[in-house]
Amino acid sequence: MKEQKIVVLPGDGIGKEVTTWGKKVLETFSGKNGIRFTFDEALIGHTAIEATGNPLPDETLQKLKASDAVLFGAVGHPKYDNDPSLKVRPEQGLLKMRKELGLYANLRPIRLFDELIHASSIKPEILKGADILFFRELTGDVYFGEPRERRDNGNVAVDTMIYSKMEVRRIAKRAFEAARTRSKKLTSVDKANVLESSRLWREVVQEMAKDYADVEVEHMFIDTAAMKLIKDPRSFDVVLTGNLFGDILTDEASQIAGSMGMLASASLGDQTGLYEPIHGSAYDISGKGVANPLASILSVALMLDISFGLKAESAKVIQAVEQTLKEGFRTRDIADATTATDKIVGTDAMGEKIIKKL
Ligand SMILES: NC(=O)c1ccc[n+]([C@@H]2O[C@H](COP(=O)([O-])OP(=O)(O)OC[C@H]3O[C@@H](n4cnc5c(N)ncnc54)[C@H](O)[C@@H]3O)[C@@H](O)[C@H]2O)c1
Ligand SMILES: CC(C)[C@H](C(=O)O)[C@@H](O)C(=O)O
Ligand SMILES: [Mg+2]
Repeated sequence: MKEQKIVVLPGDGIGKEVTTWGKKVLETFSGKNGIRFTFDEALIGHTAIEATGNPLPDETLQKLKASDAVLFGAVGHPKYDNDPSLKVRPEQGLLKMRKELGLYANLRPIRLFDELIHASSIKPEILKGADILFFRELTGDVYFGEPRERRDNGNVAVDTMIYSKMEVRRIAKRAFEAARTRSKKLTSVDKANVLESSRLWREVVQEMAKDYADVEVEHMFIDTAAMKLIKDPRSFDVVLTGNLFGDILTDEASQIAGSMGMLASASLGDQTGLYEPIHGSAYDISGKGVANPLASILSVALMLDISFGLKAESAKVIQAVEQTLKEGFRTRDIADATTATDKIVGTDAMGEKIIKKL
């Protein structure tokens, strides 16, 4: 039996509540198909700052580097959101983790379950059949560019938007390869009409397109993409974009799937894979038992498939989600106000419905 080490990082707020269910899903598959999962938990974010003063303690980093996969919840706390002057911040833990583990490719599938077509604020006839796979670059861009500093006695602030050809090439390669297995259409999103780093981005994608003659490549400006995503979501299939644009566009795209609570992601590089919902710590609902655990559960479906090659098990998780939604069970965020048949459940009841079907 092959042992696979999973590090679980619940983090802050609803991160803890939803990760419990992601982990339980993994446990149901442990010991089957020749793979046994072992679990280790570690600190990150506000919780880690409170315990150690560091948002990503060395002990956590060492465990992550030795892991086969990571199940992450979320970080963030209103204390820091409300006080921009604080120097040590939960999000630094997440960013450092992505950088240290070399997780440059963030895959964010936008899967609209038919049952949730009315949960979205977009008209059903615009939405039906929407299915998008985002490739968000995750370790470059203005998130990491230097210099980043205050100048002029703190009166001026600088961040640096920067990309190298190598960084664009490696994420673009993954997106092109994925496009080949899907509808052979790739939309690369940038702001090349203004930004030098975007012109480099476009240049690299154009060069690479010659090697992928079977893939139709479209270049789109970020502002247009933000508009078209809502106007005509079905016109997108694989979307390739940078760190900042990808962050914003995928929160927008979560509304195609009905809720932030539905969006899973995989962050990949050359070492371990990290799986997490795209949402944050959501302190507005934390501790109330109402958070949607499906993004964490669907992140585990990605883990089973991508990190462990357990395709049938991954499909089983997705089917369990689909079936539970068909039965009418909804957490608050995906409930349809116009339908009396929705059965509103909390985090744990939703999690249990899924586990029973595995
Ligand atoms: N990957 C991460 O760890 C991550 C991602 C985004 C934001 N954050 C952090 O989280 C904190 C809160 O940020 P925010 O409020 O802007 O974004 P958020 O994603 O935490 O919440 C946005 C909205 O979506 C709702 N929501 C999110 N996840 C949900 C779920 N599973 N079920 C039901 N509803 C859900 C929330 O209630 C809220 O109304 C901030 O400190 C931010 O920095 C962390
Ligand atoms: C919390 C924050 C640093 C993070 C990001 O901007 O990447 C989050 O919004 C995400 O989408 O994972
Ligand atoms: Mg985000």
